[in-house]
Amino acid sequence: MTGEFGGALPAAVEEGVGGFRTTIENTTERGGVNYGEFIEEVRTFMDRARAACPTTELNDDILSRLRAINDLLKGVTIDEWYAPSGTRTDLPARGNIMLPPYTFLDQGADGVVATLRFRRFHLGGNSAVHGGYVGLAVDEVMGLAAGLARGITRTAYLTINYRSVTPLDTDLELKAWVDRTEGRKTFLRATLSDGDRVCADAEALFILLNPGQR
Ligand SMILES: CCCCCCCCCCCC(=O)SCCNC(=O)CCNC(=O)[C@H](O)C(C)(C)COP(=O)(O)OP(=O)(O)OC[C@H]1O[C@@H](n2cnc3c(N)ncnc32)[C@H](O)[C@@H]1OP(=O)(O)O
Repeated sequence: MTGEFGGALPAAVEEGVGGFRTTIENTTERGGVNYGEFIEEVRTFMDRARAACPTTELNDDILSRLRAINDLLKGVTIDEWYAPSGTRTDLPARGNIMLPPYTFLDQGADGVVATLRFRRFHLGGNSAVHGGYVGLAVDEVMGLAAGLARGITRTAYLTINYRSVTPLDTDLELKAWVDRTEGRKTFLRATLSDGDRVCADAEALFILLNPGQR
C-alpha cells in the first residue's frame, strides 16, 4: 500500500488475522474523555465547510490554522485497529466522522434499531441527503446487525431502493434485521424511515469471514 496511512494493513496481515479482524478491541477511553466532543467539532467543521463561502482572507486564515492542526494530528497517527475513530463504541457512530451520528435504540442477534441524523455535510442536492451517504449508513448498520448475529462479515451485495427523499437535520429510524442464513451467508433487510414515511429500504448479503481472511 502507498500513502501516509498505508502501513496499517500489512502489519495486520503479518499477524495472520487478516485485514478485517475477527475480534476488534472496542474502546471507550482512547482519545480521552473529551474525544467525543472533538469528533463532534470535526463534524460541525465539515458541515460549515460545506455551507460556507469564505472571503479570500478568511479562507487563507483558516487554511493556515488547519495546516497547523493537521501537523498536530500527524504526530499522533496510529493504525486503524487502535485509532479511537471507529472503535469508540460509547460514541455515536463509533466516533467515525464520515457516518451520520447514530445511536442504537435496540440491538440483538435478530436485528438492530438505530436513530440517526444526516446533516449539511451529507447534502446531495435540493435539501436531500446524498444517496451514497444513505448507502453508507445502511451498510454500516446492516453490517453491525450481521456482526451481532454471526461475527465479522463483509458485504457481498447491497441493494437500496430510494422510496422518498431523505431529509437533512431530521431524526430518522434505521432498522436492520436478519432475514435468513445459509452457511456463511446472512441475508438481511433494512428500512430507513422519517416517522411513518419510508425513505429507503434495502436487502443485502453479508459473508462471514473465514479465520485469517482479509
Ligand atoms: C467496533 C467495531 C465494529 C466493526 C463493525 C463494522 C461494521 C461496518 C460494516 C461494513 C461492511 C462493509 O462495508 S465490508 C466492505 C465492502 N465489501 C467488500 O469489500 C467485500 C469484497 N468481496 C469479498 O471480499 C468477497 O467477495 C467476499 C468476502 C464477500 C466473499 O468471498 P469468499 O469469502 O471467497 O466467499 P465465496 O466463496 O466467494 O462466497 C461465499 C458464498 O456467498 C456467495 N456469494 C458471494 N458473493 C455473492 C454475491 N455478490 N451475490 C450472491 N452470492 C454471493 C457465493 O456464491 C458462495 O455461495 P455458496 O457457493 O456457498 O452457496
